[in-house]
Amino acid sequence: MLSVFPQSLLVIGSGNMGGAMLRGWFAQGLDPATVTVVDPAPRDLPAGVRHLTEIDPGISAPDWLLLGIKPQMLGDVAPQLAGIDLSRALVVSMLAGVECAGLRAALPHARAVARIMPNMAVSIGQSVTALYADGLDDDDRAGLESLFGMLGTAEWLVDEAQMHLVTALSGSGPAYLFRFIDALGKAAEGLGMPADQAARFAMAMVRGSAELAHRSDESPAALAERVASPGGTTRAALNVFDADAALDRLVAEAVAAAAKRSVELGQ
Ligand SMILES: NC(=O)C1=CN([C@@H]2O[C@H](COP(=O)(O)OP(=O)(O)OC[C@H]3O[C@@H](n4cnc5c(N)ncnc54)[C@H](OP(=O)(O)O)[C@@H]3O)[C@@H](O)[C@H]2O)C=CC1
Ligand SMILES: O=C(O)[C@@H]1CCC=N1
Repeated sequence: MLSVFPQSLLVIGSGNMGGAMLRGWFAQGLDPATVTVVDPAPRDLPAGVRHLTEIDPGISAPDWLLLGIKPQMLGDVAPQLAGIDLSRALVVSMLAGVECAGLRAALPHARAVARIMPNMAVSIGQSVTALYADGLDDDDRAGLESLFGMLGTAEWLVDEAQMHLVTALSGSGPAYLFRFIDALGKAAEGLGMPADQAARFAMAMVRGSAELAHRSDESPAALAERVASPGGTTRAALNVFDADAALDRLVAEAVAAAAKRSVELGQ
């Protein structure tokens, strides 16, 4: 069977996100012998992966270069990559905020560049990953779709500026939901429920509700109305969310702050 994986993959930065992505691909059959990881202290690399703690000029020309460092590190790392043959390489960057033009300027010897914005659910194959590139050939586009389709769903953006918004929505989004689950548990605990039981109920409720919303033909807003019996408990709570559009305003402010930070990280 023809492999959809690149024949040689160089990963620079295998932390929370790069590491989760690699684990997902290894589980789907990526051959460790085709992978070189540069990271001071990566976790859970399978046997057979070539591991380097820093960029070595002896690294051979990769087909894919996956950038998994923090955006703030690009200025340090790019000059170290100047001696690596990237004439065959598609550079795939997960760096928040850094545009294709910035990647091309930092790595002018790379064959092509593309951007992705995944989220932490890559580790269970349920990320939604945004893809963006300009002027990429069909083979590269198909390769990106295949590899990120394996980790959940993958969808192209047509306007690079939308990457900031996707980052603020689905890239950072898992953290918003984790905090909401935490706040729910704490609220019930504050009202007298045992902490561990409150946390368990909050988690189970969110899991079931997310799956229900996913499977439903109705919008999340419509489903909320179905939970709220007239004059009942849910309405009492939703009235708190809705007073002065408090929840909508808070979430809009948070998402705008994340998008603004994404713009800043690219500068
Ligand atoms: N976390 C997330 O949910 C998401 C992250 N991203 C993007 O992924 C990227 C990484 O984020 P995240 O995984 O959270 O961050 P991490 O800090 O967990 O990962 C970055 C990794 O790069 C390593 N590193 C630092 N310097 C170098 C270097 N010179 N050469 C090689 N490796 C190096 C770090 O090692 P050390 O810790 O020892 O410094 C670390 O293991 C960012 O650009 C972010 O925008 C995108 C979407 C979601
Ligand atoms: O917080 C960050 O900057 C990265 C990008 C999206 C999620 N984590």
